[in-house]
Amino acid sequence: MASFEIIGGTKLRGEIIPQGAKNEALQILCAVLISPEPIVIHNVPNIIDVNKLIELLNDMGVLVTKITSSSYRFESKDINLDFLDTEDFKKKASALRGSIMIIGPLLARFGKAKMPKPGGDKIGRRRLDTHFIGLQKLGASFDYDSNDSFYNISASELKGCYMLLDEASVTGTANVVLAAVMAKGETTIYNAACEPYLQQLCSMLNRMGAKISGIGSNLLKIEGVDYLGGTEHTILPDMIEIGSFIGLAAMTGSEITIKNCRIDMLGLIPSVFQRLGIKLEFRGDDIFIPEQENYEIDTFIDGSILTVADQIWPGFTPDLLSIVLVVATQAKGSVLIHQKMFESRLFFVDKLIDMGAQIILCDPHRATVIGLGKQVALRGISMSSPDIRAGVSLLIAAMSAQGKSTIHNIEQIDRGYQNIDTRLNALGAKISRLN
Ligand SMILES: CC(=O)N[C@H]1[C@@H](OP(=O)(O)OP(=O)(O)OC[C@H]2O[C@@H](n3ccc(=O)[nH]c3=O)[C@H](O)[C@@H]2O)O[C@H](CO)[C@@H](O)[C@@H]1O
Ligand SMILES: C=C(OP(=O)(O)O)C(=O)O
Repeated sequence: MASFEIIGGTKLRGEIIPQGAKNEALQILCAVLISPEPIVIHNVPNIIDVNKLIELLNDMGVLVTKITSSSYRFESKDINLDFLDTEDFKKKASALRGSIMIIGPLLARFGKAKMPKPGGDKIGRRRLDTHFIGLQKLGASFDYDSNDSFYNISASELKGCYMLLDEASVTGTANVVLAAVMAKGETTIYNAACEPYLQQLCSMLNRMGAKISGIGSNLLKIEGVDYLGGTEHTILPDMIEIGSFIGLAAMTGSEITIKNCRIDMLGLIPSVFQRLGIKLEFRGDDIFIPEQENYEIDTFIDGSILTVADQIWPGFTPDLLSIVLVVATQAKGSVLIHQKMFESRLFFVDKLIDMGAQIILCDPHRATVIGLGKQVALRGISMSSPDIRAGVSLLIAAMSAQGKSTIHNIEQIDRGYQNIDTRLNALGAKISRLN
């Protein structure tokens, strides 16, 4: 288990380029299985989850060629479906959440798929009903072996239909779209998730010959086609990393420019940080965060305490709530953080409380933060990272704190943030990696 040792209290300065989006990369990589023709993908982040998925695809028979440090060519001409029966597959596919999206393309192209219970953050119950009910509607059948936590899915033919998803699941929508693009006839998916990740996936599939309309909305119409060809695709900048850097700049009183953000695809993210009192300047496609001694949390118009809650897109993403929470600990004013989707994602506040933050965990979904207004600095402590976003939030807290902090289990951070220590040290941070 590796750790970071952080000397806090230093201000950062300079420019940083966001990595390619982790959650988009996972969808796009799974999608390469749907065509036998070459697919070139640019801006692939070099992070643990993505590298694990590339390795898994390679084991399944996908020819993987690394063109540059962030561009790859994939060719899924000969897929070895027998690999799905091996222990190696089970181990590797269950090591991350994103691997679940190989089911859709495998069903579309080969009529069968297998999947162990996927991994990912332990942030509460993460059901897969939306995936399987959606695939069933298209004509697939599945059984779940609870002894070895294995799903077997098969379909002699997939047929388009109307479906109303029971929830707007991000990976669930991707899986159903990936199966429906090659189903017979028309599929309508209502209550579809519509994150930029999915918009990108659907646009890529259309470039490959799919017929998807309604992209960006929660009503997708898909006319099935028989064959999908190759394409080239560039992954968007990671909006969660961009939000993390905005929070980091504010909390450490730093002046940072985040380059090439695709501001048009960030939805509510900038405005939520602005409501925390953080000044942002949009310079072309860059976000400039000036050095700010203090930032003050807005109230609602009627004067009541601000609530920041997650919602399905285009609402505020749950993946940035931990960062909003940590940033609020040093703001002036108070905010209620309401994490509706996941029930175990706020428990990391214990560590912030140990560092001196004033937080009341009202219940597993809600925490009230009473900002210290930088009157009292947080103090460095030793802690462990429970999940990817809590991990980065603790890193931000440690960078703003007085003294030394140690964060253990940083594999949780590395699975989604590319060389974060090196990139932040280039801006003046003092982070050492201990193996
Ligand atoms: C690999 C990947 O892409 N992971 C992301 C994906 O996970 P993932 O696709 O696994 O998450 P889902 O969208 O399926 O759902 C996440 C959680 O929210 C709940 N839920 C979902 C939809 C809804 O309308 N109401 C509701 O309560 C679900 O029951 C579940 O507990 O989306 C999550 C929600 O944005 C993000 O946190 C994850 O980073
Ligand atoms: C929860 C997350 O990831 P995963 O779905 O891969 O666990 C995340 O990216 O915040």
